[in-house]
Amino acid sequence: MLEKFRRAKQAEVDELIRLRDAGHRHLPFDGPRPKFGAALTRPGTSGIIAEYKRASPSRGDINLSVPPLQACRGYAEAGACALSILTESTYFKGSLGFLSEVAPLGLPLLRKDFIIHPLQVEATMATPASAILLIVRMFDDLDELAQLHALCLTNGLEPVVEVFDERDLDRAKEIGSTIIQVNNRDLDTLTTDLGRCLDMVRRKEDGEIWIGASGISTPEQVSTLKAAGLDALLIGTALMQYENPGQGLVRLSGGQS
Ligand SMILES: O=C(O)c1ccccc1NCC(=O)[C@H](O)[C@H](O)COP(=O)(O)O
Repeated sequence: MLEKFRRAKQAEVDELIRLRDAGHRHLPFDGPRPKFGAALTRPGTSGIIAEYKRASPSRGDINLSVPPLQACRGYAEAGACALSILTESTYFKGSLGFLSEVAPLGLPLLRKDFIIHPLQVEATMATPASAILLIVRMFDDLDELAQLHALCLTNGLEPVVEVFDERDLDRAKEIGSTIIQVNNRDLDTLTTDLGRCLDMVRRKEDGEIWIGASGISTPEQVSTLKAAGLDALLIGTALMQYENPGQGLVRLSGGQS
């Protein structure tokens, strides 16, 4: 699956290279970038990162009718501590422009995409994103991942490093990741197993912020995962299935907002 994503991204990277070679430069966004990691661990936070996700490889179209600002305003009102915005277009029907659309809400934004090249980091710097997803498995060469991770930090973008198994986690720790996201999805079958993040969170160390992602759909799961030590939970499909995704978040938070 990741190989398909990599191929889809190569066209975008080729275009970014073409633009760079033609002298185009992305101007960095000069507005506020609220701290992402700090928002996940602030006392009293819901610890829920609500995702704007229109479609996915596992579900096809999820919700194409609710625009980003409307959905994310609902999330903000329902107490989301941060927003995850899928910007990948081919498989998730996302867009980089969604980040600017929802920035006025003032919540920290995670750019969720398949990042493989420094020019994609530069392009992200031109948006209001506070954080960017780096998926360990997208890199055969750990040095490449380490360099992108360092580039993000140098530019004030918080890298969220995503792992699927213990080997990914070893590599994430080797490059000094401090925000670690465990994805519960099996990339071959696209099924989810919350046991993944429950098992792996035992390796959480001081100074690390851990996020559990994928397949979370009930208030009971939210409670169990938080009790196990996950600082935050990233939830997309279970919220986006609602006509009003903010309403989905109210239900998932047990009616509290
Ligand atoms: O969502 C998918 O089908 C998917 C398939 C293959 C790779 C990644 C995929 N999703 C990206 C994500 O990480 C999820 O959007 C995120 O964790 C939220 O998951 P969910 O709450 O299950 O929508």
